[in-house]
Amino acid sequence: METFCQKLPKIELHAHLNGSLSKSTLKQLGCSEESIKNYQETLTDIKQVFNQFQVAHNATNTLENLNLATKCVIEDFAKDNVIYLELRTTPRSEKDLSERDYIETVVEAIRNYESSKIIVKLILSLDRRRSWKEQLDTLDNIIDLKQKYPDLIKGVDLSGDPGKGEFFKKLFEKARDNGLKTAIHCGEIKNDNEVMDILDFKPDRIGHGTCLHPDYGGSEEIWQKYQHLKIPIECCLTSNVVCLTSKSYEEHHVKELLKNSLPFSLATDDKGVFNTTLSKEFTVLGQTFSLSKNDLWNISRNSIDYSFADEEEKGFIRFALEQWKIRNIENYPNF
Ligand SMILES: CNc1ncnc2c1ncn2[C@@H]1O[C@H](COP(=O)(O)O)[C@@H](O)[C@H]1O
Ligand SMILES: [Zn+2]
Repeated sequence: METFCQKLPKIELHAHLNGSLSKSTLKQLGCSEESIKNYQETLTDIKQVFNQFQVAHNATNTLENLNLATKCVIEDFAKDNVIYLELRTTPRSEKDLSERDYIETVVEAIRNYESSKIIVKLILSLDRRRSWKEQLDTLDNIIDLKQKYPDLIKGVDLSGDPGKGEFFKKLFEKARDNGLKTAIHCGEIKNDNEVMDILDFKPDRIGHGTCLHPDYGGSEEIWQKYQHLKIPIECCLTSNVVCLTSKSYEEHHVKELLKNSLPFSLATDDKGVFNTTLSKEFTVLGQTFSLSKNDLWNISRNSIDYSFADEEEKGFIRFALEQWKIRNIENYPNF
């Protein structure tokens, strides 16, 4: 199963740049042994996880390091046979780095990575902990730079500590009105009013969607509404289990999505912090819920339908997966 999941061409739709830095990348960026050591070792719950991102942020606070970090993360995903990656990151200003410089540096790093092995798109994040004005200023930068890089800047995310700040619907309506897709962290922790507000907005995708079903901290009303909307969910199994927002893999809410044939993709969220890979996420899902190799291939193939790629790119990725299946059906019994 592990080899199959590693070789399987995969689509990653929920990966935060600074949470995806591997230990070797942090070392290349000049991080101290001490800070690298506790990067993955001291995770107790979602609060502790949010402390870890500062390690990565300290390492990517210059143009050069941000450029190198972006290339290393793309390389990591390409080596894991991810053939389509929507990388997301929160524009931030540093000493000698404006938010616009931040965005353009990540865009240029993606452009310079040009490779036939992987297609990379960019989603830019609004941090929910920031004020309305700060998020609006960031959104205006994103809208402006989307005009300059329409092939790369595809969407806006809402992320940040789900226990702080809020979802400003008007900002995401403005993003949508300006041609940006929306992928919103929703129901990562219990927050029924906000979840209903986000579902009313109908984002293109939902991140986590942990607390939707009544058995997982949601409510009957939310679950009914969600089942009607069928918004694809980016499922981050290891992230949820490490953050304790899911009790275990066996009791992960993805069980309800599988049971009700609801649309979802598998994602790593922060492969560096959670010491995982997309291949591992597929392996865990397959082993935990006794899925066949064909089930896993279908999950990967369907993910491109939920992506922000254009129709031609989607066709290319579907073809690549179909061809891989034809070439490999003999190599794996009961594929
Ligand atoms: C674990 N669950 C999560 N829930 C919500 N937001 C998260 C997250 N994991 C990461 N982020 C968001 O991504 C940022 C780091 O990458 P970038 O600096 O944007 O590249 C974190 O600061 C947080 O805002
Ligand atoms: Zn996330």
